Amino acid sequence: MARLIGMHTHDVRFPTSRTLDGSDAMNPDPDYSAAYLRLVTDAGDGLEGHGFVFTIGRGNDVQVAALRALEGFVVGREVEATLADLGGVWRELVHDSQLRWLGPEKGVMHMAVGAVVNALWDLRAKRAGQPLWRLLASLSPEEIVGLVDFRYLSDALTREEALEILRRAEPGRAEREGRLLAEGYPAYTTTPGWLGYDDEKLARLCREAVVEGFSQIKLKVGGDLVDDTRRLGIAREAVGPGVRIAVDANQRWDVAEAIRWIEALRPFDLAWVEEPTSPDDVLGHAAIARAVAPVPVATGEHAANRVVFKQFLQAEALSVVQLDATRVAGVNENVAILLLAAKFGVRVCPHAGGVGLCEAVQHLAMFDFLAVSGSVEERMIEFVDHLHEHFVTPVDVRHGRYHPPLAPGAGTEMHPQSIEEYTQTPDQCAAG
Ligand SMILES: C[C@H](O)[C@@H](O)[C@@H](O)[C@H](O)C(=O)O
Repeated sequence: MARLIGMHTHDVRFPTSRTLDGSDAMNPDPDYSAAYLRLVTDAGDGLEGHGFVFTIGRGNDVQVAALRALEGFVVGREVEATLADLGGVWRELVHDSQLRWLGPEKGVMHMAVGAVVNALWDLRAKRAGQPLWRLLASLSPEEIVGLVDFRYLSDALTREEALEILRRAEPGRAEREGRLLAEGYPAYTTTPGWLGYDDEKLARLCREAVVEGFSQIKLKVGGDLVDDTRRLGIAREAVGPGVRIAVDANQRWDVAEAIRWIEALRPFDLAWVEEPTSPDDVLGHAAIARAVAPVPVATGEHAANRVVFKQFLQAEALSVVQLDATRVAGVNENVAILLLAAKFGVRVCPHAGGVGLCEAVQHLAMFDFLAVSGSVEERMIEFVDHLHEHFVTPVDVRHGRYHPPLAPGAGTEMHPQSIEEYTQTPDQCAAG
């Protein structure tokens, strides 16, 4: 009977100078980092489960400490039984009567649980010899709802309604898988849009995005309105009228300011405005959404859990759900969020600007297409072109589309050399 015998954590940081990224209005020096974990078993098959939380710089210390606090939950467990009941394991971790005091269901502890849950899914998918998207899509509707905790959701989504959504998507799954394999899943790119880039680089990267086949780009805004207006003008001219341009304020504004700023940028035909204000402010987003309609409001990369998504949907405060692979409590909670979005008929365009987020989140979007919404209409996964080389299964983005990974696992595994080279020692961390 194989057991989980080790949970190893690593403080992995890529200095800004090593990325191709620039800054956004709230994160001028993004030292992209990962609080990373490896689950080791004594099964003798050499397979490990890998998971991580995307953080920035100093924040990684805190996140790594939270991961370490979960070691006792994992080590010693029987592998088969644990992986066969990931719904039960999720509930046990999320509702732990002592750790939930640090949330509940939000912040570093919740994200640490997410990393453990994702690592367990990575291990389960590797043992099944399947990429995660296909493993999830092969589960029956009953097995899928068994992964979801409907506590606090049932006023908006019941287990029966979720089953109905999943059953409705059953016919045509095989045909959709064929399409996914042949055509890939649509992507948009944030690569041109960072605030740190000069006008010449912005224009060049916009033109390159069009050549590479993207039909939507995203620009960071919110630093200075004069700059934003000039940069949007440059971008619009470079991409032409046929390519959509979304803007992302990374939580920069208060509600009234957001409305004024978006009004000023409206002539550029915005595909959406993202994170206009605090990610916790459901009613503020609803006010912004009403005022700037028909410009869609997008958010979710900092939404703490499924309950927050439920409220955003109930309040009609967003029209694009931007779930993130490592913000909430892992695959299970993201399945709940996909089901909520399907219930409310709102499109999902996952967030992926960070380390390894593209690699991880594509599995959820592809699963959604096969087994939940059954649609890629107006849906896109974010793409940012950096740090993919550190992952064992880097994303395959061509002609503006993600081509599905076929390697077993959840896409979360970093190369051992990258872990070793970029893991910080406590001395390096203290030196800053
Ligand atoms: C610091 C990060 O790159 C963020 O700017 C990024 O996640 C961003 O919000 C995005 O939407 O990609």
